[in-house]
Amino acid sequence: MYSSMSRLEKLVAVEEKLVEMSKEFLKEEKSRLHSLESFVETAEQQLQMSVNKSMSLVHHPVGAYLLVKRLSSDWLQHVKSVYQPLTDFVNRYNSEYHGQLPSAEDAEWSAHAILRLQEVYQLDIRNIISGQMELGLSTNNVPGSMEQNALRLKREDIFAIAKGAYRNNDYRNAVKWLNESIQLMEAEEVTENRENLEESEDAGDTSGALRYKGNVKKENLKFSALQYLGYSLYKQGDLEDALAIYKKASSLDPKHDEVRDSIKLLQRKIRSANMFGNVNNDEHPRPWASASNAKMIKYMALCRHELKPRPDVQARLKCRYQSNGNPYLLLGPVKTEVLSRKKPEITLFYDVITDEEAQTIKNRSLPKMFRSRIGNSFSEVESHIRISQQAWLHDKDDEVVSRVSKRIGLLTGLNTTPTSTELLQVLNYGLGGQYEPHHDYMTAEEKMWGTILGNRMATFLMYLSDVTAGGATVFPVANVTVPVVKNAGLLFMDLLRSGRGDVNSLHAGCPVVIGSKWIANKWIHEGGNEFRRKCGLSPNE
Ligand SMILES: O=C(O)CCC(=O)C(=O)O
Ligand SMILES: [Fe+2]
Repeated sequence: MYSSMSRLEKLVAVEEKLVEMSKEFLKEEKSRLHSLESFVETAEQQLQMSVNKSMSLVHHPVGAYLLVKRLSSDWLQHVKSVYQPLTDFVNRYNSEYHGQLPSAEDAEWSAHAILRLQEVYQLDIRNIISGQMELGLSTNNVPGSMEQNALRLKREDIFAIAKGAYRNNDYRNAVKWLNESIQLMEAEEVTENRENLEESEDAGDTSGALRYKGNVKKENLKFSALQYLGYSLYKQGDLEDALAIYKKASSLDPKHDEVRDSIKLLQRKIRSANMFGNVNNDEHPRPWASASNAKMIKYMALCRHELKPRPDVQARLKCRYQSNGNPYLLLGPVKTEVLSRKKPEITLFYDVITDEEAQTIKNRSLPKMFRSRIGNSFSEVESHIRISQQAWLHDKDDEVVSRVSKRIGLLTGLNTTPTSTELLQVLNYGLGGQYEPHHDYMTAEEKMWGTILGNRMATFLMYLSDVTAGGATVFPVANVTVPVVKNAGLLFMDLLRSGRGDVNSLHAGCPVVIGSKWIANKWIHEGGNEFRRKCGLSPNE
C-alpha cells in the first residue's frame, strides 16, 4: 500500500468511513449505556426496598412480579443490548474493511521510508519527531502549527522506527532513535510524577505521593527500548555505554536473566579489551542496505542538490527554443535546457504536455496500476530499489496517449511509432518512493526485446506532477540533478552510437519527501531509428 501515493490517498476515504461508522456507534452506545444505567438504578432502588424495609417489596404481588420479570427477561435484554451492538461493530469492521486496510508489513515499510528519507536528505531526527520534517529542505510549503502538532511522533512511534532501523542492521540510526524515544519516555515520567504528586496533595495524601502508580505497559516499553539500545551500542563497539544501558535496564527489572547475562558478557569483553587493547566490535553496519558504496553516496548527495557539474562543463550549458525545423514546433517552439553536453547529452524540454493531458494519462492509468518490479524477462522482483506502482498505456488507449507519442517524435527527431517504442509507462511513487541508480538499457545477457525492436536507445521521461520536496532525477556520473518540473520532458540517450550501453547514462529517481510524484516514460528503441541516429565509427562514440 505504501508503494504508491494514489493507493495511500484511498486510505483517507477508508478512515473517513471508519470515523463515520464509529461516531454512529458511539451515539447509539451512549444512549444504550444511559438506559442500562437507569435500569440498574431502578433495580438497585427496588432491591434496597426488598432487603432493608420492614415490608419487603418481594412480598407484595406487584413487587414480586416486577422482580421475576426483571430477572427472567429485562436483565438479559439489557446485557444483550450492550453486547450485541459491540459484536456487530466488530463484525462490520472485519467484513466491510477487509482487504482495504494496510497490514503490519505496510506499517513497517512506512517506518523504513522515514529512515530512508532521514538518511538520503540527512534530516535532523528532532525535526522529524517534532513534525517539521521539511526544515532544511528546499520548500516553502511548511506546515502550520496545527498540522505540525498532528505530525508530531509519539514515543511508541519513535520506538517503532528505531526498531525498523535495528532490523535493518542500521545500529547507528537505531541508537539515535532509541535515545530519542527513551528521553521522551523519561520526560513524560517526570511530568506524570509531578501530576500524581499534585493529585495526591489535593487529596491530602502526601505520604504515598511518590508511590509507583504503576503503568506497567509504559515501564515495559522503556525496559524493552533500553535492551534494544544496549544491544545496538554493543554492535557499534561502544561497550562501556552498552554496559551502562544494560545496568539501567537491570535496575528496572533486576531478575531479568537475559539482561544479567548481557551485563556479565559485557564486563568480560571490556576486561579483555583493556587487557589486549582490541575491541571486537563486529562488522560496522551500513546505514541502509547499499548506502556504503560510492555510487549510493553520490546518488544521495545529488538528491540533496549538493553536487554540480564541473564549472567548465556548466559554462557550456545552454538554453534555447527548439523547433527541429519542424513546422508544428515552429508555431510554438519548445523551451529547451541542455543540462549536460557530454555523453549522454541530457536535455530538459519545458511544457511538452498540458495539465489536462497529464490528468488524462493519470486517470487512464489508475485502474491499471500494479506494483513495480525490477529485473529482466527471466526474473522480476519487488524491491526497495524501486518503490512505485505502474501501468502501461497503448497509443490506442486514448487519443492523448498517441498525440503525446507523436509529439515526442517531433521533439526528439526519432521514430516514436509503436513499432519503435514501448508502451507509455506511467509511474506513481509511494512513501519515500525512489528508483535507485540504474541503466535503462539491457545488457546482452538480459535479452529483453529481440532483434527487431532492439535495445532502449533513448529515454523520454515526462513529469506528470509537481512534488513539494524531494523526488529529483539524478545522474551520478554526469553530476546532474533535475528537479521535478511538472509537464516537462527529460531526454537522454541510453546507448552510444555504436549500440553499446552508455554506462554514463546511470540515473536514479530520488526518494520523494512530500508529495505524489507521477512520471511517464517513453522508451525509444533502436529498431526503426537506424537512419535517425547513425552508428559511429568507434565503439566508444
Ligand atoms: O523517477 C525518476 O526520476 C527516474 C525514473 C527512472 O529512471 C525509470 O523509471 O527508469
Ligand atoms: Fe530509468
